[in-house]
Amino acid sequence: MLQHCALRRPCERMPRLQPILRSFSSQQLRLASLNSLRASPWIPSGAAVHGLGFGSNQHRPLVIRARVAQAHSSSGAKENGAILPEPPADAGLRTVLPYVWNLAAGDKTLSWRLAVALVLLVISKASGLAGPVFFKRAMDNLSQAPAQVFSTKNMHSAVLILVLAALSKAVSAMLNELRYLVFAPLGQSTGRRVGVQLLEHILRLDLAFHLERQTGALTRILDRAQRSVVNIFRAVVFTFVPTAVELAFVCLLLAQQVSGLVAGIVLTTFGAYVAYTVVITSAAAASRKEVNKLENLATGKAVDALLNYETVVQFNNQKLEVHQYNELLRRYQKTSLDAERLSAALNAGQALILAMGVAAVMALTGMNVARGTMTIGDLVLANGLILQISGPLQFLGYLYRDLRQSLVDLESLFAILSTKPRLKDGNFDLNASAIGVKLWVKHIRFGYSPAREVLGGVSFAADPGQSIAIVGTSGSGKSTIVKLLLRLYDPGSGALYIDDRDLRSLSQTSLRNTVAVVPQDTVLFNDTIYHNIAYGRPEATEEEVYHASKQARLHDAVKRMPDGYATIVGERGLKLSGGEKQRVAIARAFLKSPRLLICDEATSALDSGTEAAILRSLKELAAGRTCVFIAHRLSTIKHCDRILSTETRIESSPPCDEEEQYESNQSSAQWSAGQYEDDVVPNHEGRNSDYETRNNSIVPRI
Ligand SMILES: Nc1ncnc2c1ncn2[C@@H]1O[C@H](COP(=O)(O)OP(=O)(O)OP(=O)(O)O)[C@@H](O)[C@H]1O
Repeated sequence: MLQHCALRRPCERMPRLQPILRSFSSQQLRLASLNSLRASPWIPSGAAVHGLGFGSNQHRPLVIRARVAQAHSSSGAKENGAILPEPPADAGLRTVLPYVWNLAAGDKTLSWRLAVALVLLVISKASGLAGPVFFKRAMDNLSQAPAQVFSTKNMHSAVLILVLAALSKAVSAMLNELRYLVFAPLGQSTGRRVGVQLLEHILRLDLAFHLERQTGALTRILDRAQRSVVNIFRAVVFTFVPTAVELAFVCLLLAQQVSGLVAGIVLTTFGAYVAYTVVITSAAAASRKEVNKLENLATGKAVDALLNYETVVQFNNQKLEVHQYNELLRRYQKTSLDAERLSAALNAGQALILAMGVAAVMALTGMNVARGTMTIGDLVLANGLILQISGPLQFLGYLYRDLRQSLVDLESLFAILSTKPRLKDGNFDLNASAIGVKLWVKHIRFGYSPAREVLGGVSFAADPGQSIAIVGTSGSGKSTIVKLLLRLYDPGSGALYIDDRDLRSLSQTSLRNTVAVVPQDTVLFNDTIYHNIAYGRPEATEEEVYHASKQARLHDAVKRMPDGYATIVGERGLKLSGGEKQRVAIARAFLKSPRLLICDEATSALDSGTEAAILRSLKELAAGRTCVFIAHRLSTIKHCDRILSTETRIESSPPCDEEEQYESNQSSAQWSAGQYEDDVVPNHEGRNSDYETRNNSIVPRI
């Protein structure tokens, strides 16, 4: 397939780059010959060069264009290892339970804790049920004929039974607490595990995912997910199953000791209670989803305003932010109230059903006592058992509602967990001990969306130890090249190679160990300066951290701070100056000692004095390593071996013709003649505020 491959010489239109071009010209302009181009690493291996042309006009810098038959490459990649239990497709109880169980199974204490907790549960329920049985005995003793009542033996036995009834209640309550103590670590560790694994998963997801998410909303999901998992575990293991077991015991006892009809009433009451709870709670689930959505939006808004505090204050937009937050809270409040109304209806209905059940049982046993077919003890037993079961029943209603909410909350968790990284990880590890890398970028085309191509066929190469400058107007795709080099995205076509390995075949860990970036805007952790520097290599010794700080010319500035290296840098490093932040980034890079160093306008925030100092640091850092410098300033790139421009894109370039070659030669000639004074890269239209092109020359704008 014949395609254009653009190799750009950017300097022709950059006035102050002229002296640099002179220094580069002997090496760089050699590329302008077809033969050297064929031999150039910029041309894909196996690709045939069919033609060559130069181009430059008002809108483009010099472009050396070759028609090549492009070579395609493929890469082997492996999936990121799954570290989470596979998230279920939906958040139903049947699918969620095995998931929660798998999460809990990671805790080695699961089996014994669960066994002990279940034994305690059975004993506590049994002793709880023993209370009403003891009361029945005591009542039956005490309700006998007066002469017998006052016999000392009877009295002693009745008192003993009453004491046992009270004790059984106390024992039941204590065992309950003990059971929670035994279980609590298990619930907490399951919640922690889901939190840790979710965060780990989120941090593995692509940049594209993070650009679409709001931090505030993510933190809410993270928080709810942990709570929900614990709730589900507790609800199922310690409420639903035990309550069902207890209910069965109660019904058996009632049928055996009181009457089958009473047991039937209790069962019917339970059935009505559960059915009503399920229906109302299902209706509440939809509003719960809406409540969650609005809560995420409101939290996201607040976090966004706080993160952008300075901008908010500078534009005096506090009221605007508060107003927007208030509007979201208002909607949240309204939807919450709808949910609360349903909740109140649920509570009231549950209480009514229980009361009707208790009244029916009491009325029936009361009539039977009056008729003499039942004893007072039977009535006390029936009452006691119903009270015994109504407590867990009420709790069960509450927990079921909580469970439904937890399931709704887990939907967001599962949606995130089922989001797979779009970039498949490779499995090849680069040699970590070499110093520089061989870099080879072959005709990459890329756009963040199909609607717009940002890079239209960029190629360049660097041998180990060489440096490349990438220049171009704002928005022309310089930082995008960095993102591709870090494999935050894959190119639409073409490929990037490090040490002759396609980036897609490399393990991301190895790639990111190989590369260090000194970014345009350094964002720091809200921790000490020491922590922020050591972040470049957390296992570094103190001496190494201080040494890196000295190499980055940061040490003296830190020493002058009252708290020195213990200085807290504030949210995103706001308490440090732009230059100090960039020096922290450079110190990190020194510490990391990368094979490939990328500086994305690393000195853009600095005055010329500080810039000179930092450039010296960068030069030392760059020694022996392969470097990519993105810069607007001449000072940053004048030491580079090659210069690449992203300024125009291939698809917008007309075919090479003689006129363009003439223009390019003119530009080169003017460049060599020392006419350009500024070091500002012209913008997309081929001009900057101070210069324009007239008669094939760049001249000061009038
Ligand atoms: N995540 C993204 N999604 C969509 N478009 C993006 C994204 N990131 C960057 N862009 C767009 O891609 C284009 C190139 O951006 P890039 O950051 O690479 O430019 P740049 O040359 O580094 O600019 P500058 O010199 O201003 O930093 C810009 O028009 C930008 O709006």
